[in-house]
Amino acid sequence: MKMLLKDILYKVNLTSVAGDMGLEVTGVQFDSRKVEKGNLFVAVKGTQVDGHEYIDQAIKQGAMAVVCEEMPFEPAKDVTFVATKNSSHALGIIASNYHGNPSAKLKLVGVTGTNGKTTTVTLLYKLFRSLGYHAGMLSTVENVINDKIIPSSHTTPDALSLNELMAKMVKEKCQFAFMEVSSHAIDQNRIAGLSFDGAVFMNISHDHLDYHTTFENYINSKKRLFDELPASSFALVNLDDRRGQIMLQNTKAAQYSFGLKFMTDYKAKVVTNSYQGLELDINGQSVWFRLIGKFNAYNLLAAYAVAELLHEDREEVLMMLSGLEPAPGRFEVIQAGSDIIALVDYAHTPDALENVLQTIDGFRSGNEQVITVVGCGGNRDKDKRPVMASIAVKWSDKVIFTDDNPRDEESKDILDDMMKGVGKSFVKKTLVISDRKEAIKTACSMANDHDIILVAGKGHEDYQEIKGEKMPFDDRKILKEMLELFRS
Ligand SMILES: CC(=O)N[C@H]1[C@@H](OP(=O)(O)OP(=O)(O)OC[C@H]2O[C@@H](n3ccc(=O)[nH]c3=O)[C@H](O)[C@@H]2O)O[C@H](CO)[C@@H](O)[C@@H]1O[C@H](C)C(=O)N[C@@H](C)C(=O)N[C@H](CCC(=O)O)C(=O)O
Ligand SMILES: Nc1ncnc2c1ncn2[C@@H]1O[C@H](COP(=O)(O)OP(=O)(O)OP(=O)(O)O)[C@@H](O)[C@H]1O
Ligand SMILES: N[C@H](CCC[C@H](N)C(=O)O)C(=O)O
Ligand SMILES: [Mg+2]
Repeated sequence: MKMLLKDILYKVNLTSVAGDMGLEVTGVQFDSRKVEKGNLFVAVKGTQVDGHEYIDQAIKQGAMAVVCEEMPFEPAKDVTFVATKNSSHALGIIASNYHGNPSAKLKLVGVTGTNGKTTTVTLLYKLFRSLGYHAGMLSTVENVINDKIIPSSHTTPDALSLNELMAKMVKEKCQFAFMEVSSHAIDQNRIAGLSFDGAVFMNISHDHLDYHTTFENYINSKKRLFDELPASSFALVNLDDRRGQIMLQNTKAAQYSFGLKFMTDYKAKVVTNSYQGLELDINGQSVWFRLIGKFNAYNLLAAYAVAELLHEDREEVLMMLSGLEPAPGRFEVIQAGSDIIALVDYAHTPDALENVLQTIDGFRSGNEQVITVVGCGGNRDKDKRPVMASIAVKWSDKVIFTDDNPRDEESKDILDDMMKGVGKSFVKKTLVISDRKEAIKTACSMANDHDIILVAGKGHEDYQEIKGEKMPFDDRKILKEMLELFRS
């Protein structure tokens, strides 16, 4: 699709220009390897390399225009160079302009938080579909436009991909879009230029310190989502998390709160929490839901509050929400015809793991054992490894530490980091089996009727990433297979 450079750069803060702004570009790229003849190349400083190093390559591949932060000494002839203070921010606006500002044509709600984003946006997407609307969703599990699934590679896609997806939503007549907003996406300006109608803060707890380096930076990156909301939008925060209030400090948006503990605009009380589901009292009305665990009360309440803030009918919303299934791989019960309770969950943070294990603990009625299989991702926050391990041993009778996407790291190093969190008295209940299939098999071999097996960390993922390769691996399939093996 062709577009005039000056139109593509509309609202981008330019510090200098060299060349023709009236030229027509054939597309936009921020990766030189993907540049085609006539494209605009946006040079972005990344975490690994600096995109400015690839300007020459982009021009060789046919780039006609370049957005950069530093003008080269000798800009190439016949190529227009424009400088801006922050290329990644410019990229967000450019991507939005290039795709016709699709977010402004949708009612767009972003959900941020360490845990609960996928669950909440999935509930919202399904809710609005069942209310009869055309709607889209961008999530860790999948991107969906009405009923069309588009595989997802990130929790929040890069600026070009996400605007392209939203343009498709507009084309498919979607009125609503619900998206997860990761802290990486905020920090890297993937969401710059989007026009939000509302944003939700779920919670913040230990994660991603490899990237943000300090917890304060992590909080501040989430806060930026709320700081940059327009006055016409809403900011909905969980006040049971003490950082909820911080999110509201500088927002221009209309402020709303939800929670289980304090006086909030949207308040719920857990009446019943069991393997059958959750019974919540929401603002005085009792409703059953299919999701399990107190933590899911927050996700359900947030989805309910968003629907109300988007002016949907309260009764209808609660009725529809009540029938919805959880997102795939979130507290998913694996049925294999045995009396063992087998669960797959995406808990990959200390807080998530503790929530899930506490939930399971609360359901114990006798001497059943809890057997947990868990690992920690490679090339990710190392500090959370011993913390997750200590939570696993605290709440389980037996624990098997295993691989979870070791990526470029040695499996042994990750498992050693985890073992540092296991106090001496707990070592005897701990096994280390790096091969995840073997670990699940061992858990199944140890389990007796009514015991509970939790396989945590990978949820819906259908791969194991080792040294740049993604091998097929699905906890849900392996767990079922192994349960069946030991049943016969
Ligand atoms: C750490 C991180 O977030 N990295 C993301 C980032 O890449 P980067 O900054 O490392 O890029 P880089 O390799 O340094 O390259 C810098 C620039 O040079 C360009 N380049 C590079 C090489 C070349 O030959 N030519 C060229 O032009 C690149 O296209 C890029 O524009 O920008 C890329 C494009 O948007 C992302 O794909 C990439 O995600 C990586 C793969 C990743 O694993 N990200 C994870 C951590 C992530 O984003 N996770 C969050 C969810 C977290 C959660 O909530 O749990 C997510 O939203 O998915
Ligand atoms: N509101 C919540 N508070 C705390 N823990 C939660 C909450 N909701 C879900 N969890 C736990 O966190 C796990 C991940 O949930 P979910 O996928 O909804 O979160 P997410 O924020 O999308 O995660 P990601 O950052 O990987 O995208 C769940 O499997 C569960 O263990
Ligand atoms: N969005 C999270 C997912 C982690 C999932 C876990 N299975 C892992 O690979 O660490 C991340 O990219 O950090
Ligand atoms: Mg998610």
